[in-house]
Amino acid sequence: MTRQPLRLAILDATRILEDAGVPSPRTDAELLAAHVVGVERGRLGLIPLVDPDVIEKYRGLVARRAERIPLQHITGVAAMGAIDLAVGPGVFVPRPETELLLAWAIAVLETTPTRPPVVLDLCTGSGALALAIAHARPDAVVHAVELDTAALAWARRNADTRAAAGDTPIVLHHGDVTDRTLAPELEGGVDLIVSNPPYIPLGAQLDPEVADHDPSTALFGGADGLSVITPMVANIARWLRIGGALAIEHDDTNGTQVAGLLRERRVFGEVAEHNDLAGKPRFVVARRVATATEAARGH
Ligand SMILES: C[S@@+](CC[C@H](N)C(=O)[O-])C[C@H]1O[C@@H](n2cnc3c(N)ncnc32)[C@H](O)[C@@H]1O
Repeated sequence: MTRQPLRLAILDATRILEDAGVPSPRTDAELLAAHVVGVERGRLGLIPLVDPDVIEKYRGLVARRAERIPLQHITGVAAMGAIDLAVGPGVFVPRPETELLLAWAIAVLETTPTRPPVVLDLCTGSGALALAIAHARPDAVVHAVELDTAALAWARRNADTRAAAGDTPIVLHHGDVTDRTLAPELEGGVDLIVSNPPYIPLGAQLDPEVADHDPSTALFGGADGLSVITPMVANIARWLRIGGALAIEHDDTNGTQVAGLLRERRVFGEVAEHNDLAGKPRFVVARRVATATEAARGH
């Protein structure tokens, strides 16, 4: 049994993935190799030779990636902040685009005076934002809402894994974030709301990894990308404590519209638009402010 050079297998894989149109062939070839060998990507250089059965397994995974199956469905893992989430068919793969929203949310909690701070993640999918926040802030009470039962099952699985690892358990709700009767117990009591809802306008051109593998309920927000965001904003006003903060991720074509939806309601102030790691308009933040009537009542 002759051991074989891993470096050559990675070069072959890069070429195969490039020919298949995978956007980041070298990165994916290395990440799949790291997955098969069981090391961090940066440590691949320490493994010059591997057994033939490892090469065979690696080629199998590369062939699946060449079919444009998402890398994270093959490895079974996606990252958000400091945690890993289990992902696969039936749930949206968390994206790096959401990392700056997460960082903003964790920074907001640093200045939130309420103890314990109450956080709500709307459209939680795998539980990515809720669980990353619960990991960063063990003192927070974190709620998360998801409509789709398949996605909710992934969120439950990830929540159980994180709780077993010692994170504070989160509270999962099965429901529709546009439902005006959802979670009445949270009304006026939430310090921070985060949401990465479905927001792609119908008809947008998508890579096969997205179009064929992310659930369509996770992707599309009607013709304008705002069909979930618009009614969700009314609920956010209901749940947020006065002074509480919110962040909503959106399509890169919709920053002005989402900011406008918030600015047109008297209950929101400090509306600001933020870009993602790629410099594209990606999320809007705001605070729940007291209306004149609420201020007169001493809120
Ligand atoms: C873009 S994915 C984001 C998932 C997760 N927040 C993340 O960043 O990885 C949107 C999620 O919202 C869920 N969803 C869609 N419409 C919803 C609704 N009306 N109420 C609650 N969840 C909804 C989808 O099932 C999907 O899991």
